[in-house]
Order: sequence, then C-alpha cells, then structure tokens
Amino acid sequence: MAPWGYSKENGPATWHKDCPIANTGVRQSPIDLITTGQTCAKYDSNLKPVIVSYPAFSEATFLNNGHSVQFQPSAGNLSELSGGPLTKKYKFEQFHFHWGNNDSEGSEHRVNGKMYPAELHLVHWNSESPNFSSFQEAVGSNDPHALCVLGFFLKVGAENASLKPITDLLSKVKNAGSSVSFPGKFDLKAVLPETLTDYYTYDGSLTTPPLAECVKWIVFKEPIEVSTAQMEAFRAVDDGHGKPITGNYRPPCPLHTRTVAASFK
Ligand SMILES: CCc1c(F)c(F)c(S(N)(=O)=O)c(F)c1F
Ligand SMILES: [Zn+2]
Repeated sequence: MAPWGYSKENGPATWHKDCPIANTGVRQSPIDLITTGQTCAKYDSNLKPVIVSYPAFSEATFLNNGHSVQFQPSAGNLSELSGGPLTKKYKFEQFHFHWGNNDSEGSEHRVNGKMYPAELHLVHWNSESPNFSSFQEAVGSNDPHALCVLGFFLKVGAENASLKPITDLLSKVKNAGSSVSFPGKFDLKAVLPETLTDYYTYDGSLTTPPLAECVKWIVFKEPIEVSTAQMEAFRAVDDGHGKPITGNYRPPCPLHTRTVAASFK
C-alpha cells in the first residue's frame, strides 16, 4: 500500500487498512475539546502548571518528512518536561507542526468545533520508565503514558519573532525528504507562553500512523500568534508528490468513555 498521507487515496479515512486501531481504538487522537454541556472538559483543581526545562538547542536537524516538518535536536539534548498531570519526568524528542490550506482549518484538536490554522506538537517520552529507555521503544511499549505531547494552537496575528528562525527555514526543506542542520541555537522556551497553567489534558494516541495509544495529551488554551507570511511558509512545503502539503491534520476521533480535564475554570 502506498505510504500513508493526507490525500484522498492515502489519507486518514484509509489508515485503518494498515492500522486497524484507527477504527477500533477507544483512545484515539485528536479530539474536539468541548467546554460546555454533558461531555465537557471538567475542571480539576489538582492540575498544576506544566514545567519545561528547555535550554537552547545547539545542534538539531530540521526535516521535511513528506507529512510534516520536524525539528529534532541531537541525542545529547537535555530538555525535560514535568509537572501538570505528569508523575514522571519526560525527555524532549522533537517538535513538528500540522497546518491547513487556509486560516479556517489546520489544527488537529478543536475547541467546541473551532479549528485553528495550525498546531505545534512538542513530543516527549517518559525517561523514568523501567520498560523502555529510548523514544522508539517508548512508542512501541503499549505503556498508556509512554509519551507526552504538548499541543499549542497557532493563530494568525503579529509575526512571531521566536518562531522566525523556523519559518525562515521552511523554504530550505521545500522538497519532501530534505533536511538541513539547524544553523546556530534555537530557543524553544521563547516560543511558548510565559505561564503554562491553562490547559486541557486527556489520554490519547499519536495522530499519525502507527496511531499508538500511548500519549498523555496536554493542549494549551492560549494560542501562539504567527503572521500570515509565516503561515504561508508552511503551505509551500511539498509532500513528495510535487504538491504542497495542504492539510496534514487528522479529523477528531470519538471520545468513547474518556473524560477531558481542564486546569482552569
Ligand atoms: C512517531 C513519531 C510521531 C509522530 F509522527 C506524530 F505525528 C506524533 S503526534 N502528531 O501525535 O504528536 C507523535 F507524537 C510522534 F511521536
Ligand atoms: Zn503532531
């Protein structure tokens, strides 16, 4: 079967063929985050702020893998995540983006049905588990919280100076399969909102094949602003079939018996 993607022929509705969990899973991601009514997110006063320790990365690869662009620091990176709903310390692995063809679509998670133009995912793995000692092992471990992904919505507004080094690099990885070593240092902390206090959290999965149900999701309420030009730069990245990636987001999945917790009222 042709490798998975986001077109009619190989998109989310076809993924079940190679990944049955796409249709049979009961904790699939993304989801629509509903804030009022029956199945709405429930305020949990025990949820603490998320704590990130992201020293500026000095060595990293920026890659267009045909279905997203991904920033991956070298193995030595010491960036860590803890706090929030987590009981363990997680190691940073990579970040990547999901976006759409216009400003009314592109994010994977939705809030009361509303999509944002893009979503940033910061991927981490549990570095204190006795069952695995690498990211790849964590993904294959079946541990319900092997990974923790921080999701940030992107909305169109002022230019984001902290993300400019990334969006300026997109033209250098226009072709699928291309990568560049990131020039200089990148300060990821500067991209994020100051306080990581207001978020939704729930148990879910990878949003791309293998769709493993091993992710503790933390999706922040406060969007990150980027300019129209920065959004357009994402839309010029190719998918490996000579076409731009114009929508690498999976539609929302059923909640089943899951509940979503909110750290804010
Ligand atoms: C296996 C590599 C990988 C992805 F390809 C991916 F799309 C995501 S996602 N969208 O759920 O954040 C991950 F977390 C992840 F670890
Ligand atoms: Zn993602």
